[in-house]
Amino acid sequence: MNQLYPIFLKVHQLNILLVGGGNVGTEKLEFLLKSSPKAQVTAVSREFSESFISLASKTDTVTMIEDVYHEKYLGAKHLVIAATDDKAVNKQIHDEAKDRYLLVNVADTPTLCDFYLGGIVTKGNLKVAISTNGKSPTAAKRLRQLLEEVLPEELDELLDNLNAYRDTLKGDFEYKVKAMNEITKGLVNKD
Ligand SMILES: C[C@@]1(CC(=O)O)c2cc3[nH]c(cc4nc(cc5[nH]c(cc(n2)[C@H]1CCC(=O)O)[C@@](C)(CC(=O)O)[C@@H]5CCC(=O)O)C(CC(=O)O)=C4CCC(=O)O)c(CCC(=O)O)c3CC(=O)O
Ligand SMILES: NC(=O)C1=CN([C@@H]2O[C@H](COP(=O)(O)OP(=O)(O)OC[C@H]3O[C@@H](n4cnc5c(N)ncnc54)[C@H](O)[C@@H]3O)[C@@H](O)[C@H]2O)C=CC1
Repeated sequence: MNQLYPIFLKVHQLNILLVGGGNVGTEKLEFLLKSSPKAQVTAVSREFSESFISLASKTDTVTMIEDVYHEKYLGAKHLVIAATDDKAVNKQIHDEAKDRYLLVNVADTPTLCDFYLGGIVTKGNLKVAISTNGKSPTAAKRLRQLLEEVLPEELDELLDNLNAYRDTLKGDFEYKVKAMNEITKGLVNKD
């Protein structure tokens, strides 16, 4: 059983440290920005690949620092992602982040992760996150692609309409719960 608890982070108001600007660093940044274009990211790497630089340069919320990792970069950060190709450095980042009670992801070592990055589907206001408990990231990718295709674009319109209806409801909490459940019945009714 997958015991991970998903939360939806407002990464535009959290500071993320990403260490390592190679293939994996680029992939992590790409999915982060795809879902959260204004994610606040400080990227530290001995060197950055061309694709990392071109991706990071597209937004002003990503800062690149060409340097080897140092503990000082953990200052004023909420989340840390270690994506260097040096296992010892990744472990050091993990240990120093844990000393500060920061949440840390070590891309190449699931056992050193406090959280995993998941497959993510966004349709306007709707967001679905997928995890395979680290068993098969590729399966998470395929499921993401499948859901991106089958979830209709109209879902966002539906959410807007439901929100407008919700705002018209006058009455106590119990009344609102009843009304919202009634009007959304058709979403799960198979007949
Ligand atoms: C545990 C986790 C930790 C974390 O990184 O957060 C992790 C770990 C590892 N990934 C590895 C490999 C690959 N990862 C991908 C792709 C993705 N990986 C993602 C998440 C996660 N990857 C977390 C678990 C999520 C879950 O619970 O399911 C996704 C969903 C999200 C994202 O990256 O943002 C994103 C798809 C996004 C999308 O398309 O929607 C591909 C496929 C591809 O790139 O096409 C491959 C190559 C094929 C293969 O190996 O499967 C390796 C082996 C490295 C090696 O061999 O050295 C490890 C390490 C290990 O497992 O030991
Ligand atoms: N979680 C995932 O989705 C995946 C994880 N991996 C693993 O991730 C690791 C990284 O792989 P790649 O990105 O392909 O390697 P890469 O060689 O493309 O990138 C590594 C980056 O780390 C930087 N770096 C190395 N030492 C550093 C230090 N001390 N301080 C700061 N930056 C430093 C390098 O300059 C380089 O930019 C590998 O261990 C690989 O097995 C690989 C594929 C997928």
